[in-house]
Amino acid sequence: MLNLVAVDLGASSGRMMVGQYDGRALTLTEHERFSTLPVTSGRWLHTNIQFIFERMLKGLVRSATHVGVVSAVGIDSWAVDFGLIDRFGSLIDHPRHYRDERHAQAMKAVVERIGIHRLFQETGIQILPFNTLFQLYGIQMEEPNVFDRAATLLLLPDLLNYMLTGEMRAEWTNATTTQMIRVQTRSWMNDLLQELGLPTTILPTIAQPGSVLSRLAPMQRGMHENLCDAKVVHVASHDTASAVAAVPDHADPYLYISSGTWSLVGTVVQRPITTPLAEHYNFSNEGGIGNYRFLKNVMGLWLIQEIQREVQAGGQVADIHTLLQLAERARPFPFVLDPDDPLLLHPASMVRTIHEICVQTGQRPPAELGELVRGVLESLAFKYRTVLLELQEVTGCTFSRVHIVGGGSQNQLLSQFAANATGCPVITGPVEASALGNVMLQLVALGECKSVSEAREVVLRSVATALYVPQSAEVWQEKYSAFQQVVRRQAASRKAI
Ligand SMILES: C[C@H](O)[C@H](O)[C@@H](O)C(=O)CO
Repeated sequence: MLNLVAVDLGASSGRMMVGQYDGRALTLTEHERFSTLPVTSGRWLHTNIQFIFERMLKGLVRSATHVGVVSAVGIDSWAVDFGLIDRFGSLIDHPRHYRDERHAQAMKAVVERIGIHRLFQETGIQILPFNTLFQLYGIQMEEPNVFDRAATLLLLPDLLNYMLTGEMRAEWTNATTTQMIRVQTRSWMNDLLQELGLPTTILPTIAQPGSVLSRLAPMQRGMHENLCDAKVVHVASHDTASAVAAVPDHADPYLYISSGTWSLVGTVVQRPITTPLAEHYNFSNEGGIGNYRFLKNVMGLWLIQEIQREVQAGGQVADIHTLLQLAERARPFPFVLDPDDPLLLHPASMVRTIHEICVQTGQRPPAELGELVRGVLESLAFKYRTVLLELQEVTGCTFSRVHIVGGGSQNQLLSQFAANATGCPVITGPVEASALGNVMLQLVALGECKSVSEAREVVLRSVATALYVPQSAEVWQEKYSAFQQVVRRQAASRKAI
């Protein structure tokens, strides 16, 4: 039995899972879970990387104690965020968090200098305020002397790999999300960075997923005898890349939704698409494993998580099961909204902001909690339909099925709404897609599987899926027009600000 540890850091929680491979199939067991939510101290919203690292070490020891000899470890996480390392090898500051609202000012400044058209053509990446390029420019605008000390930039999984091994690399799938890789040459875009006055010497060598980085550093090896020979592997370190690798399907074209705090909605393509239509719809060509994930970021279950947090803080019972029951019983289509309204990225109060958006767009705000949750879930499903239609227009493909993977695939109400809104059968599962994709690439790196397709066969043998068939197509079609109108109204009022 081969024991492979997947460290999977989602935007709300981190999990450590051990994949046990018997030569045919995989079983996955959770050994550690902890919060990865941002914290505020001083000026910036940031990630508590030291806390994550300590929990990771604890999880490694616990895994080694329970399962025996660990053969490999792989780390995946959300994208774009990074730490800067000085020339002595120390982390300079807390890694800033992508939800900090100040990244938007830096994006505006870069867009004014370079232009959206050129940025998209050069990188093929969706223009989003928190992309690494804009975060770096924000540092340049506010505290440029940080760059006098910075020797290396490491995205979060690369940073944790460094803390585990002492080795510094930039893993490919995550590196593409920085908006600093030229889509045509697949290398760092040094000239554009120089044009913006940003340092290029801080960019590490790019490593491909499915390769071995190193053994654990002596200190980590010494934590448990079962960790002595563990190799740290470059998995597809962007969690979305890992999740998409584990979609249990072979034949293109299908639509996937990697559903969690975010919903990443897209399809797999062999070559990047940077046509005027792809630019117009603001799609992303994120680097995959021998392919590209042509997708769009949709706000995701963050909206529900925030409602839940707020309601619980007010002393009400709001476990996810109760919320979904209330939503199921609530009046259908109480309101609709564009889940990607920038006001929803990190509002002081999610409940109040949704109420305000309803008023702004001429709708009655939700009367009770069930309506609030139902309206959000229906709006997410409508957004999936919008992205599906845009994707079909850009790629010329017709999608006959939708795969929902990740934690959000457990949300049965959302899965049914997604089937109703898209008019496609929805196949859900695996829930732990990122961790499975992570383990898949460990199998490839260790030579246990010859290719990613062979590793996907292992996943197909190991996971269960569920099917949702579209219902009430006419009602959903009719309500979709109302959704589109509200989206236009929201966009117009944001422009007016
Ligand atoms: C900012 C998000 O982390 C990112 O865009 C998304 O791709 C992700 O990684 C969600 O886990």
